Amino acid sequence: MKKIPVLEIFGPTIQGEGMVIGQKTMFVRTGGCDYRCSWCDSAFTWDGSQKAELLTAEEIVNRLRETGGTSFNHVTLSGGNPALHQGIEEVIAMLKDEGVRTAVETQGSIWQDWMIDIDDVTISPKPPSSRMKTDWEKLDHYINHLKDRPGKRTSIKVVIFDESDLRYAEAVHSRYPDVPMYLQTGNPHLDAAEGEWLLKQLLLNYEWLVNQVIASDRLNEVKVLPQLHTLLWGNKQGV
Ligand SMILES: C[S@@+](CC[C@H](N)C(=O)[O-])C[C@H]1O[C@@H](n2cnc3c(N)ncnc32)[C@H](O)[C@@H]1O
Ligand SMILES: Nc1nc2[nH]cc(C(=O)O)c2c(=O)[nH]1
Ligand code: SF4
Ligand SMILES: [Mg+2]
Repeated sequence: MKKIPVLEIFGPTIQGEGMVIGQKTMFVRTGGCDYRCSWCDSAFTWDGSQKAELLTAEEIVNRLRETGGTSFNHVTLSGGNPALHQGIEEVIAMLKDEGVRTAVETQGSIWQDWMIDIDDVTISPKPPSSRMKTDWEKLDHYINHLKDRPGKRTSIKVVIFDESDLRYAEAVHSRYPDVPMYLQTGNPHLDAAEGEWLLKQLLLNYEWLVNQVIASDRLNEVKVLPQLHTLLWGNKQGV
């Protein structure tokens, strides 16, 4: 069995973002990313500050059961970019055998055939504030492969920090009008302690984003969300 670098396994918690928001889920966070977003809230997956553990699919599933017992039916793969790794198809198949649904969070830069088997795929292309560049042809290919999967869901989620990010989101939405689109509050306060100050800032940012979407005639079908887990637990890791 192939080994997959795993940074952390945690849950059950709630999915705090996007299309699956509020869903009770476990998380498997893989190590390594092909991007370096300026505001990455999970930079510990790629900046060398934390070490990944190499685990087989069987070890990952065992660890999920040790951590979550029987209190989950849904597992979210995130990172880093989980799409850097082969061998994840074995994790998906083993979970499917146990009746557990799967989700993935990826930026849509690297294709893996196992994407097709994931129940809830969230593709999160990166706006200008991240300082990353979108390869539109690659993204077209990605989204075309995932669009029509009976019984499975695909969505796009763009994190918004400023007005140029909003213009980027409008362009993404116009390019893929049939794919459900979520806009998410950016959290610029990655070093802030949990508490009323952070909560207030995040809600103000959310209110700003809602008002921007209300004002845009190019964003009439999007859903606007905060990061629920940051509202509840601030910048804490593993929740
Ligand atoms: C940490 S990433 C891991 C998965 C994948 N690399 C990606 O970016 O989609 C998970 C999600 O968190 C979002 N995210 C990262 N940093 C954030 C921040 N500071 N504020 C809000 N969302 C953030 C990303 O845009 C992505 O949608
Ligand atoms: N509760 C919770 N929801 C999340 N949604 C996306 C996350 C991520 O870091 O990928 C995340 C996370 O780390 N925790
Ligand atoms: S693509 Fe995702 S994990 Fe990678 S740097 Fe950007 S936000 Fe972080
Ligand atoms: Mg996160």
